[in-house]
Amino acid sequence: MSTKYFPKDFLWGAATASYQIEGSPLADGAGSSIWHRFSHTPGNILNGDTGDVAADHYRRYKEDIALMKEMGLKGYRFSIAWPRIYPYGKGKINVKGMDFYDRLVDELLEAGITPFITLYHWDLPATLQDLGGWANRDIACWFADYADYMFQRLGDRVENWSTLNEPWVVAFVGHLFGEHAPGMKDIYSAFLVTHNQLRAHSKAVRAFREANIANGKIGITLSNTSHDPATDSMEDKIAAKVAHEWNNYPLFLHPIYYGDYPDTVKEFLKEYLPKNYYKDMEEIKEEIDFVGINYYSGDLVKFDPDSPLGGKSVKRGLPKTEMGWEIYPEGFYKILKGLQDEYNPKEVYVTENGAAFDDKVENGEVHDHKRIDYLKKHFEMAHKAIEDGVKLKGYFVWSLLDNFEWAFGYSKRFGIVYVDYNTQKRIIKDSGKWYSQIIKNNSLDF
Ligand SMILES: CO[C@H](O)c1c[n+]2c([nH]1)[C@H](O)[C@@H](O)[C@H](O)[C@H]2CO
Repeated sequence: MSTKYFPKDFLWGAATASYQIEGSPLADGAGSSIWHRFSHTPGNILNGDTGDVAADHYRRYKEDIALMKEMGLKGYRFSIAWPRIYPYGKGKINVKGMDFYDRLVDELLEAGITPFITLYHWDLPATLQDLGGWANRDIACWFADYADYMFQRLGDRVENWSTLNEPWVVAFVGHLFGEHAPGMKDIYSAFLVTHNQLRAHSKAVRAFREANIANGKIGITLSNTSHDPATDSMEDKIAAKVAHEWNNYPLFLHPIYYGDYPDTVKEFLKEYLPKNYYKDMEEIKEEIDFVGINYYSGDLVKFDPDSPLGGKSVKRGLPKTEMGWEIYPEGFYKILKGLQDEYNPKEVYVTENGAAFDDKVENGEVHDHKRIDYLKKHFEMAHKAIEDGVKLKGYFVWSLLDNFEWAFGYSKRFGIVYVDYNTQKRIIKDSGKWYSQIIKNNSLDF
């Protein structure tokens, strides 16, 4: 057993998202979002759950920040609900909605916790969806205007900003698979949404530079699944590369760093890319300060001539979480190392990593040993990545609180803090207590 230390000032934190924890979606003048609309449409969410109450964070944020302080968190990643600021997506500002985030940031700073803001974590103002949403080219201006307003209002106290959370999920789960808001099933829309999110991201980055925030850093948060070839065959290797470049960070970082989509995307999926997309690539190519990596699991990819991508996902037969995702810590290392090797970002943050397990309260405690084991194995891989040159500066566990898990409603628990949805009582799980020690020691024994 040896003790491995993380870098000094490593930012250990926890992550959440507005629609998943806040509740009170229409309070104090807030506008409706596509997720309020989607969750209130029968059949979309397991058990008919909605974000109407969630973890009631909109009202209990001081209690939750006290819990963060008790656990010794150094940072807190949270998202702004765009419809609380601009009820109609643009134009009129909702002062009371802005006041909530003002108070939230002040409370975090008072508690000595570094705020890490995500501008968009999927709750698009519903009125913008009525104008086409992310499929409307004008959204680049709407988003940049919203972002600029937030920079002006919170930039004096918040240094760390991420524009978009998981634009791949927004584009493909929301516009091709139809399982997330707005529930569309059109591959051309999915690629148009991919492209417009990139345009919106880079326009917001330019607004950020104009805002001249002292010590400010801006980046983007990307979803990733480690895709390995099922065999050493050339067919499987190609299929895994295509899956990686479409499903993971390259789809967005290739345009941002190199001003073009990845070669395999252009080779296999060019027909779906927006007409004349290349005219926008110079505008999309815009330097960022960090890349946010979300990682949960990995799979094997096998050549499949019937699949549009030429491959299909295959399981390894590893233990799974409650989401059915195989536990593959080695994939965490591969994603982090591959990112650094392929794009050499100035800084990297793990903006989400965690697991859902069947957590139960026993005598007022939650003994979530499987989550501790999951986190420990992923921390070991993160430490190895740092040793091998990855410029990893921080880690945010998903999630601080049990919360609304999108189409699964409240059936899946990811928190290091248990939420009793009947009483809104919070219980720090064993994983939360264990994590506190990791943060306090800034080290891991393995
Ligand atoms: C493959 O998992 C995705 O990267 C992913 C997993 N997760 C996410 N993205 C989202 O960013 C969160 O809002 C989810 O609550 C969280 C847990 O499902």
